[in-house]
Amino acid sequence: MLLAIDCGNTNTVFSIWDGTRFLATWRTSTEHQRTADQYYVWLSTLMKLQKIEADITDVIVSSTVPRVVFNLRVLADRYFNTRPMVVGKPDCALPVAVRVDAGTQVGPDRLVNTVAGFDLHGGDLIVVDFGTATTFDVVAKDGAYEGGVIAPGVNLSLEALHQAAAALPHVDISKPQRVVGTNTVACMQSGVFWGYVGLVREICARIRAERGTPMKIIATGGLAPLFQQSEDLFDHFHDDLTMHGLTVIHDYNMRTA
Ligand SMILES: Nc1ncnc2c1ncn2[C@@H]1O[C@H](COP(=O)(O)OP(=O)(O)O)[C@@H](O)[C@H]1O
Ligand SMILES: CC(C)(COP(=O)(O)O)[C@@H](O)C(=O)NCCC(=O)O
Ligand SMILES: [K+]
Repeated sequence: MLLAIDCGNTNTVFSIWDGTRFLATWRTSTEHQRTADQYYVWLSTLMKLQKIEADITDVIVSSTVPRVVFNLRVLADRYFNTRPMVVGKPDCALPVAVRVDAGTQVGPDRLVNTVAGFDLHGGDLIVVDFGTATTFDVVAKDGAYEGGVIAPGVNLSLEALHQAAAALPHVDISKPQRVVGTNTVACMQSGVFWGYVGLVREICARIRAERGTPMKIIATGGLAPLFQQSEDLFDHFHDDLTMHGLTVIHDYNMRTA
């Protein structure tokens, strides 16, 4: 079975894939100090608790934080006796082309999202991922990654207000009832929520205009459903888009090896 690991700047997600479905998915905070032994204690405890009897033979990793990859490699080697595939490394092939400026290190999560979006919906897509940063990935007709947009994440924007202004509290995002806030928290939520609705609409409209072609908008990330609620921003939402992409890339490498 395959252990797929998606490490973002905030959270790291582990999923076990049996070839047809995910048996379980667990989430931990991303900390580069965490050792292979710590990962294994955490993972094996959860597997026992949920009575998951998985014989893990393969590991694939996508990490936006380069420093955590070392310990994840040790985890794969020491506890699963396998060399992990690491997205973005030369020995991990991608089923799609990457057409960006020479020397650009595209975030592996964006490449994985591109592969997943193309597998599920074909080409001409904009994939929006609401992570630490909000990324827009442009997927060409043939599935190639052709660049995109990076914007500050929703929680990062709220946190930046709190950090920089003495009188602004820590606030969680939610959809405000009204645009005009009558207290500080409501004002901040309004700025970020409606500002974000505008950001997503404007960026997608401009991408479509720049490329002169209709493009489907695919969304992923924990905060996407909040924006989808009443605003018609996306054509499709997939909770596990990145995980799906990791299974496709793993499969591709097994078949072409
Ligand atoms: N379902 C959710 N509801 C509210 N906040 C969420 C949810 N899922 C993730 N978040 C928050 O969204 C931000 C991005 O999280 P995540 O998508 O895990 O980022 P990354 O992939 O960059 O690690 C974090 O601040 C996280 O706490
Ligand atoms: C843009 C990102 C920080 C998003 O990371 P995330 O929010 O998933 O943690 C990551 O994809 C990254 O570090 N990219 C490198 C630069 C690039 O993609 O062009
Ligand atoms: K992500």
